[in-house]
Amino acid sequence: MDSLTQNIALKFTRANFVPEKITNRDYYHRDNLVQIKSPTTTINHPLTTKPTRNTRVFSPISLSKKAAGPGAGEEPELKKIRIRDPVSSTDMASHDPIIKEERIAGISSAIRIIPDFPKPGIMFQDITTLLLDTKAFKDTIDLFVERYRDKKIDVVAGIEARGFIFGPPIALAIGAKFVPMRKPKKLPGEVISEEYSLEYGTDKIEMHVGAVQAGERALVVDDLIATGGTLTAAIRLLERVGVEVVECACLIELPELKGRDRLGDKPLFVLVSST
Ligand SMILES: O=P(O)(O)OC[C@H]1O[C@H](OP(=O)(O)OP(=O)(O)O)[C@H](O)[C@@H]1O
Ligand SMILES: Nc1ncnc2[nH]cnc12
Repeated sequence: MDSLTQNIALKFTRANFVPEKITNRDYYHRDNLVQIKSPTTTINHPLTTKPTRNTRVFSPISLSKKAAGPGAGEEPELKKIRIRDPVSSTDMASHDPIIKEERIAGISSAIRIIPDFPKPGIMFQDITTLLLDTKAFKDTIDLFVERYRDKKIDVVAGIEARGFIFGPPIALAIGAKFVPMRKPKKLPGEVISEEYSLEYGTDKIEMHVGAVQAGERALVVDDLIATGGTLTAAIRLLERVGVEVVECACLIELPELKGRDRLGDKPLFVLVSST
């Protein structure tokens, strides 16, 4: 590190680290730190930081070779690497349980409950108010993305209708394809379908043939789990064609309806439990 860089090196804490405000940045690994250089500052951050697409990295091995060799003391040559996700303040927040709790509290309070809709006795969980709250909506997507971005998910399967709101941004952020699971007679191509039981009668969901391949890893996304009938049908549909359903993710669970039990061993991740 040259003396100018050394002079402006900055010690920092998570609280005062605001990655978005650093421009023209270079990142590289030095021992157990990532060093972020801008024209005016250099920040050393623990390696938990995610580098960006423009990150240039050298390994501690090439560093120590350089230190012992003829070019010792000089800045090593930086090489470009391919990085999936940009650094954001969310990456910092994702490791902080208090910030996580605060985000979940904000999400929970942004969901409106409408009694007796669509029929008497139902406490309807209305997520449209959450969509009006840009922070709560973004926090919702971020929390799912934080959980799934390193889980090698190939497919996000979203259930009509409200799974179509949350599924696509998650899929885009984790680099997975999005597959809609629709109500009957909505999809134009050849479909496979799965029937499931409701409180009274039955319903069906459908998926396009060829949308998924055997061996792919899927995440099933919906806004809410009540009796678990819809998610169970979605899992069956995917498993019938050889897809591995890694987990189901919902914004809201109504635990009194015991939908989780109906999923058996299949993991279910929810942000908010509503009684
Ligand atoms: O766990 P379950 O008992 O199966 O219920 C959960 C499902 O019910 C709701 O959808 P709904 O069937 O009301 O359809 P919509 O999203 O098209 O309104 C909800 O969005 C889930 O998809
Ligand atoms: N209480 C509820 N609120 C919103 N969607 C639902 N789907 C099933 N039960 C629901």
